[in-house]
Amino acid sequence: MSRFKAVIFDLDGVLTDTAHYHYLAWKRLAESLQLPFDQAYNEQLKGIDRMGSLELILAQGRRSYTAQEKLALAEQKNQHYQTLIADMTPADLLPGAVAALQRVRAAGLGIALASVSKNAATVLERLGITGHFDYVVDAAAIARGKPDPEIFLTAAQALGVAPADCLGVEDAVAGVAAIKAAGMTALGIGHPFVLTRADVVITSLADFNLAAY
Ligand SMILES: O=P(O)(O)OC[C@H]1O[C@@H](O)[C@H](O)[C@@H](O)[C@@H]1O
Repeated sequence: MSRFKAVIFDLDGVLTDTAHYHYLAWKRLAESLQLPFDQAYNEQLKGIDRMGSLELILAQGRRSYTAQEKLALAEQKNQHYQTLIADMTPADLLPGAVAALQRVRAAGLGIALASVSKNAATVLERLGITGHFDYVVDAAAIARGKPDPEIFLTAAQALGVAPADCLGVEDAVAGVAAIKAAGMTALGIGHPFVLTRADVVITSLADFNLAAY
């Protein structure tokens, strides 16, 4: 039994560890520009779309970049990222990810994916989990990225479920903020001292217990 009618999952860092690959790709780009970048700074980028993340990295330096230069840098980062995910397979699913999707389905709830990544569809295919979702809402379907609630509200609308009846699952501060701004319950994956606005925080989906939220 669950008090929810739908669960909306983030992808990167929740279902698979692509959050680490995004970090490595940004780090490589930042180093090529001689800009400081580390894990702590990367926390701010989690859940933020590609151009928004680039702006935050470039803000650490003094020089300004034209719109064309920014597009080229974002493309460079994406090439680093695509190299890192080239050999991804279902073995790259995080522990508990498929079991969580199966439990939500078995409980009769709707399931959506809400990821601002333009690579989301490719990653889902490589992981072999596309068929688990009723709807996939990605960067192409929204105008404003997280922490704006648009992506979660779009997913709830597609599922035909009121936001208050949705559980959102996120590993990023910006993602949890988007879930809360959408009026949903937020399940954080990570550390309570980072995901301070989440209603419940668990270490990984291996601890997912739908009836408890
Ligand atoms: O560059 P992509 O694949 O469109 O991804 C955009 C963003 O997607 C989010 O899901 C990640 O948390 C961010 O780290 C990433 O920057």
